Amino acid sequence: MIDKSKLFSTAVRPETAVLVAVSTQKQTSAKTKEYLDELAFLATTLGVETVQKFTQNLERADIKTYVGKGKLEEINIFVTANPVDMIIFDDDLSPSQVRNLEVIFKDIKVLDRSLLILDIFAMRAKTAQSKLQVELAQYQYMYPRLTRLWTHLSRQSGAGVGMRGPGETELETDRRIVKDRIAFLQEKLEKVDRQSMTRRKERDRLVRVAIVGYTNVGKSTLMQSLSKSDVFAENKLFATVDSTVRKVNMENVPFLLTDTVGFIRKLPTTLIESFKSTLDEVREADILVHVVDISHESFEEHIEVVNKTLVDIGAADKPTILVFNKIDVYKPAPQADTWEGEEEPENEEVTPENTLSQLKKSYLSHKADQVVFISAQKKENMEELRNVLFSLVKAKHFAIYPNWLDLGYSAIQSEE
Ligand SMILES: Nc1nc2c(ncn2[C@@H]2O[C@H](COP(=O)(O)OP(=O)(O)OP(=O)(O)O)[C@@H](O)[C@H]2O)c(=O)[nH]1
Ligand SMILES: [Mg+2]
Repeated sequence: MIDKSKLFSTAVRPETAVLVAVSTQKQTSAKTKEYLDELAFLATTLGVETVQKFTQNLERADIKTYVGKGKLEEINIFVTANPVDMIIFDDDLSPSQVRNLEVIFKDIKVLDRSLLILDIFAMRAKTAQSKLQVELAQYQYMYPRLTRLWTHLSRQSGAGVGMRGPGETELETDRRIVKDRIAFLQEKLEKVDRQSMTRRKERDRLVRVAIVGYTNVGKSTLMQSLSKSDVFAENKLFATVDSTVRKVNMENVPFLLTDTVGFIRKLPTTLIESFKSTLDEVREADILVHVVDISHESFEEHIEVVNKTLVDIGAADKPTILVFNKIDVYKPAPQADTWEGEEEPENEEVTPENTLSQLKKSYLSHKADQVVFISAQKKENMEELRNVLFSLVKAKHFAIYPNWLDLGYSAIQSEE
């Protein structure tokens, strides 16, 4: 039989979006610009092209319509004159904001950051567990917004961004059925969670190391290099949604290494809720490897977001190695020569050869007890990371197995 969907798919033009954000007293316009870049990147990950960005300075977002009247008018003129499929708002919209905006923008989809992230997760989820987790999060997100979203969705023909949600049949039903669905999914997920908990318990009591960090910082690339496995890495946000566990041997001491889902600003709370069990891998880890993309202009904020998320899921206060990755593409910020405690002469040029030594002398090396600068991709300074990681793993391992025979290198070499 001919697969009709294939016949159509090539002709479809990429969906287009305009992005909207507000700058407030809490959020400077520089930050807003950055958030919008990130939002555009999220859209790109879904194949959606950003054609225009709108921002407005407000004391705080408008309760009724997120931005003010004048800005709405401006956006409306633009989307009427240009082919625009959706308007994406950088913050979560309340049910009533969605309602009001949909009245104003009629045939254009109204989305927010959470819905976009949920969509990406839906696209990436591979295991039964993560699929259930995402579906549950989608329903929970949708539930309070249901009345409008409903008519909105039933008007849509076919799928598209923001539509990757639960199938149409469910959408034709009423709130109560959605509520039942949520209960059903919760129950099913509990069962799956129990199974995976048993599985985790059955694993040998090996030292567990979890790689955590903001999305797209290079966690999977590092995992690959540390475990020599083939883990999916891509320059897209949330390439990894399911966690991957590998058993690694370093000098005859085995441990488990987990690659996890990345964190991001404004991660939908329903997602964190639903992903609790996936995040158990992080919570139950003995050691964390916190990866940071040092080449990203907001890496300091990324560190804070990750630390805060770790606190939220109850995984703070573990021995942690702070790994600054991507030093191969690192360019010091203009104010870099005001680094505290810098011992270098002021105008020394930063070259690939001295980046590492400069970074080691910078304030960044005091950001945590254990700090290592690497390039996971170019395999720069991996030896130091291995050593630091191994000494932590070893200490933990011998605390669990005081009688473990340390056979040293010989055993490993004969294995290879
Ligand atoms: N230049 C450079 N690029 C890197 C380095 N490490 C990773 N990358 C690139 O950064 C992008 C993201 O890498 P991933 O390993 O998928 O990042 P991740 O943290 O697993 O991302 P998510 O799973 O999406 O959260 C990919 O394009 C990698 O090739 C590095 O050391 N240097
Ligand atoms: Mg990944």
